[in-house]
Amino acid sequence: MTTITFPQGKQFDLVAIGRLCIDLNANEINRPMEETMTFTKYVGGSPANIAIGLANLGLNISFIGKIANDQMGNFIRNYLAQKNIDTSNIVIDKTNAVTGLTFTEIKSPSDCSILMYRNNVADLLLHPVEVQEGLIANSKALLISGTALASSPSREAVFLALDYAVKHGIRIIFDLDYRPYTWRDEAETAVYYNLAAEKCDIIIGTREEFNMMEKVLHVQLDDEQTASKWFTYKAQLVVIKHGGDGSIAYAKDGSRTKSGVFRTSVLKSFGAGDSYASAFIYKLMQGETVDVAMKYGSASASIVIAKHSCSDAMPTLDELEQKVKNGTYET
Ligand SMILES: Nc1ncnc2c1ncn2[C@@H]1O[C@H](COP(=O)(O)OP(=O)(O)OP(=O)(O)O)[C@@H](O)[C@H]1O
Ligand SMILES: O=C(O)C[C@@H](O)[C@H](O)C(=O)CO
Repeated sequence: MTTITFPQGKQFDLVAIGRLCIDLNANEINRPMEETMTFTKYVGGSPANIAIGLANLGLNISFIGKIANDQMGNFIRNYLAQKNIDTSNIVIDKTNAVTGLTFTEIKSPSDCSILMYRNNVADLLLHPVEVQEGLIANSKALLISGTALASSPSREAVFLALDYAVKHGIRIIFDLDYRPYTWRDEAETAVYYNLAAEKCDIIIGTREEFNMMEKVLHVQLDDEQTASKWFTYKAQLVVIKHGGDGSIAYAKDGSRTKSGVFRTSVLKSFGAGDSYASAFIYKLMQGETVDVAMKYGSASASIVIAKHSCSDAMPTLDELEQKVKNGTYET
């Protein structure tokens, strides 16, 4: 039964780095974006959602990022502070950059898409000198997300954060979070994803995201081959997600764990990955085995995809325990 160890005696359980954005989720569901007239505003951005999920479950979380110097930026910072997330390394942009917006389209539970407005966004302007080494040294784990690698200077900020994490011996978790919108082309994307993944202990992504990383090398790997590749670098655990078919975790010790899913009444599909990651990481950090962590990740995802928001819908520990106890886990 595989477990992952984390350094102890640190101020923060986890520090996340990356984008802090706004989700505008369609209120009128089951219709295309063209016919959607009203949206509800939530804090969004994959690493923000994961951080919020972890904070809801009771972990002590910090965030490294950059926000716009406007009401949207204030909204994001206030929301995180209200969730007891440390905002001391959230830098305010001084260049009139804007907050990234994600409009969501909910045509049906299985047909959802997102439309991102990401020109001149503040999150991608985080500079390496703005990353506080002390914060990383004082955390048990660093969470990075692939989208922050899309352009400079955020790309270098993430690579410096990775170097600090390696220097201080803290665990590094990489949620691949591939969003094509901010990238120039797939080859560039894959190069930077592969460089970052080499430094990470836990890599979480969908089969499609790993395919993108492998395509540039002209190889097509199956799940086991993908995991084996990363074990030749620093990875201890590679989780490959397959949507409604669950996920598979491969550990460097040779174990392979397949998760089930909690069937639910799906409202929208997005947010599944972020909620899965937050409960999965939470349980790993509690010293639970990978199979238990995957079960809680699946439970968390099933709660969030049944609700309208991603960040606001992240479960409390009590809700999560109830789902695990009373839900139907199909393996
Ligand atoms: N239809 C579903 N019913 C129940 N659980 C689901 C469903 N879809 C996804 N999940 C759960 O969520 C987990 C992650 O889903 P998925 O593989 O779709 O991640 P993702 O593509 O990163 O999500 P996102 O759409 O948020 O980017 C799955 O492993 C599963 O546990
Ligand atoms: O990651 C984003 O920027 C958008 C998310 O906040 C969004 O809610 C989503 O797609 C979650 O998977």
